[in-house]
Amino acid sequence: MNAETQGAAQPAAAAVVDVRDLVKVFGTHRALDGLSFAIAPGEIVALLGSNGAGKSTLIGCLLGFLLPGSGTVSIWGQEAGALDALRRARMGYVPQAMNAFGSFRVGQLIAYLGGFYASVPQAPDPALLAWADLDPAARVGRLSGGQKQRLAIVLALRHRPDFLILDEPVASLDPQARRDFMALLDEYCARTGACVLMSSHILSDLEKVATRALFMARGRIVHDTPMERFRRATRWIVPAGDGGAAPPTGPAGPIADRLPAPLTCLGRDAATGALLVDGWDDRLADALQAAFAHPVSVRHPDLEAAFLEITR
Ligand SMILES: Nc1ncnc2c1ncn2[C@@H]1O[C@H](COP(=O)(O)OP(=O)(O)OP(=O)(O)O)[C@@H](O)[C@H]1O
Repeated sequence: MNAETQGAAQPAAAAVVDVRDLVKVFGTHRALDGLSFAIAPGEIVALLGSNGAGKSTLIGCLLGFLLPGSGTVSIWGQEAGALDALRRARMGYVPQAMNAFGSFRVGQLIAYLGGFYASVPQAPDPALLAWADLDPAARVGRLSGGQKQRLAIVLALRHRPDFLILDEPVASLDPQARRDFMALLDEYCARTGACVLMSSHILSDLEKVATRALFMARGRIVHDTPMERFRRATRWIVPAGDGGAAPPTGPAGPIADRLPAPLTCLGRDAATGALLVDGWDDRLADALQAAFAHPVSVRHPDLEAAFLEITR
């Protein structure tokens, strides 16, 4: 990671979240293996990782459900496992699945849980309720999976949190509900300055709304980039022939070792030989071409293709 991408290692003074050298071991398995990052107000951070990468474990540590084996997790300057009520009330959490409160009615539950927050507004945000489109008289236990997820989102946003943690919040939402939720989240953060950490396997959704991407693999953060930088400076370098006919070797060995500065290699697609690089600038085109024995083309990656390469 270069200076521009490693914001995580240098927490801002006003960071909401500050995680340092976090390790969490289950038995002999290091689910979190020494990760560090910070989140500033207003950031919408996409937490990306394959199954088992450690996302939910990290979220558990942020919520204080899990205690670090070593390292620290601070939220607004206080240890996450011992967060005071005022700070806790400024957080919202959407779990992967909401299976509790089955005997409540929807409207009853929204009012009941709202009562735990001293500063909660009298009425929930009408735009939020309109998006959720739930019958207040319906029993929670009889809602569909997607409706339960909508309710979990309403409950998490009901008290207007400053830090929202979403653990795969949209997996059971239909495409229209997902799209509308992304727009709602974007508007909420722009209006309130709240920050968000959101894990999801639906990368096309995250790409629309995230301001930053944290890539996790095997309990570590393997890449941390602002989305603006991802769009501007992350590229595929594709060898001539586009079908893998010409592997990206230069006159003296693998091109990954010979990329012109400041390009760094994030991965290499074994099928095509294409390199995923960070640090791209159009002014590097001549220097790049000179480093190759064959012509190459430079292409934009989408987040999903980059994810597959970076977390391999
Ligand atoms: N309570 C636990 N006891 C033992 N191992 C656990 C426990 N919780 C998680 N693990 C292990 O830690 C690793 C990370 O799990 P985690 O649930 O954090 O992954 P994840 O990135 O959220 O995955 P997914 O995308 O499938 O939800 C996995 O190998 C998992 O089996």
